[in-house]
Amino acid sequence: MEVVKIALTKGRLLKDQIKLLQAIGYDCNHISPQDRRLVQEIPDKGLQVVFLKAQDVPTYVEHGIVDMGIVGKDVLLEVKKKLYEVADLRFGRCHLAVAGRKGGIDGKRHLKVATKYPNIAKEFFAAKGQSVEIIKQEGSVELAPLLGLSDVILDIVETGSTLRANGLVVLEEVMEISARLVLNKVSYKTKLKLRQIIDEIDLQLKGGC
Ligand SMILES: Nc1ncnc2c1ncn2[C@@H]1O[C@H](COP(=O)(O)OP(=O)(O)OP(=O)(O)O)[C@@H](O)[C@H]1O
Ligand SMILES: O=P(O)(O)OC[C@H]1O[C@H](OP(=O)(O)OP(=O)(O)O)[C@H](O)[C@@H]1O
Repeated sequence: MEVVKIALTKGRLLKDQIKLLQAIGYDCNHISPQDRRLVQEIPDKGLQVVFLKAQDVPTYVEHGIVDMGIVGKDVLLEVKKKLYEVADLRFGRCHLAVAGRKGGIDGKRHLKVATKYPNIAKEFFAAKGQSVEIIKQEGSVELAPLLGLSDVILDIVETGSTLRANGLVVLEEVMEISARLVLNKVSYKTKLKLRQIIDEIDLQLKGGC
């Protein structure tokens, strides 16, 4: 049986990814990121699953270590790998936005920007002709303007509650984000089963999943 490997993003997207695989007929009851085996198999279906941190998914797909993956559009834009993005899976919806204190950047010609997304931030502000210093963060990004490390942040906003809780507001929307299905370019051309899975996912999405 032809085997297809798929990389799933650990964390908040995982539940919806598993739900999607279940919906297209893959029994995921026995797979779990808590199981320390790094490659797990869906019985009788020729699908192997690996669980990765979001930023590593595009790397594994580009190198063909896995045939396909599911990852947020934010990560794809940040890491820019050579792969095919074939479907918007419509879950993991959120925004990338610039946020800061209300009125906090009035009159400032140069901005300090704290972000987990330095490449996206660089491109976004360069396109506006805005002079910036990018300060790379690994988390708790909202702290930066609060404590004076930066003037603004460029970060994910979902419900807006983290911004509100820290006295920050959205100053500018950057883009809408959702989870995407990505493919290795060679696998796409050579693995029939991969195309069957894409068709099943397409059908599922069209059915209003
Ligand atoms: N509120 C949110 N915060 C962050 N990411 C979100 C949110 N809502 C949806 N997403 C999407 O979920 C993806 C994966 O989220 P994950 O749980 O891995 O968050 P993370 O904070 O990047 O991970 P980690 O905590 O491991 O650094 C993001 O890349 C993004 O596309
Ligand atoms: O608009 P909200 O619904 O509040 O969601 C947005 C928050 O969630 C994410 O942080 P995460 O929980 O991943 O924490 P971290 O950045 O500190 O890892 C993101 O970086 C924002 O801080």
